[in-house]
Amino acid sequence: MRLTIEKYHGLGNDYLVYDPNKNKLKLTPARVQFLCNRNFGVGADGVLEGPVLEGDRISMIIWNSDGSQTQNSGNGVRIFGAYLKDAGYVQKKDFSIHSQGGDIDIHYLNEEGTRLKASMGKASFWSDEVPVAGPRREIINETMVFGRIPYPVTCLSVGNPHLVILMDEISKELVCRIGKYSESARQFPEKINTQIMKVLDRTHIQTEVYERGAGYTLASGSGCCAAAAAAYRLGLTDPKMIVQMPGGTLELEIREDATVLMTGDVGYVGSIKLGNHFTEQLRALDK
Ligand SMILES: N[C@@H](CCC[C@H](N)C(=O)O)C(=O)O
Repeated sequence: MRLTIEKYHGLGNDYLVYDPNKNKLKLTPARVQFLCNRNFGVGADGVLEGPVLEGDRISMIIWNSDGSQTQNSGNGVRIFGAYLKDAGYVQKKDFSIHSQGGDIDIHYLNEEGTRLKASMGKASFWSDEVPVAGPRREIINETMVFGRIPYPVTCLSVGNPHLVILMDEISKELVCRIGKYSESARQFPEKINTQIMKVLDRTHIQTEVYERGAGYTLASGSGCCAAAAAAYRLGLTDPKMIVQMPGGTLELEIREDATVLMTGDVGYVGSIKLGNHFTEQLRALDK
């Protein structure tokens, strides 16, 4: 039976939805890498495997394009919410999706299910929760050196690990130059997503991201959550703000209990039936 994959994007951060209820081939890191390969595969920043249905619980597994798994994905949860509606798994306007980072509450903001609000959990700046090596402390503007250059770094978890660096000017080149050092720096035992952030005013910030396990992407939902939480904690913004990335914008709200609310759109690209030869190549990658 041919494998069928649905392709979506969140602000240009593109994902393949692989539904195990329709595709019997089990995903492995090597198969995810091959599917995400933009030259020999379908091409994507990651894969969302699910829904895994256990009673009333709807779970998904979030894969990065390098074949690693992660606890959370902001664009991923909105995309998965759109898929669940498109595929007829969900009819309600409010429900939860479970991933390795915990439960994410989702609310559809339109009939089509293409604009969604997600409660991304609580931001934590505590080193043992990000994690960051060294004594337990909150990591706010701590000097860290990447590529022999010192930066004022704020680290936090929004289910997955992020670092945020405030800068006067940001660019793709700059975030890639930092990210290639920071992603796997020794102080991050689970690696880390890297954001550089420019504060435009108290209700607008701009970011560029170099993702753990995916490299440069046009947008990161969890990265936006991290940047917004950091900007608010640093006293640079109001609790509600717009985050601008090369791929588009998200609306963010930081609640007093540090819960992060994210609102944004999702785009549906289309359904892809994998060819027999490609499927055989995938099947041969069984590790
Ligand atoms: N693009 C995603 C982030 C995906 C996970 C991240 N690369 C990680 O490994 O934590 C998003 O929209 O949040």
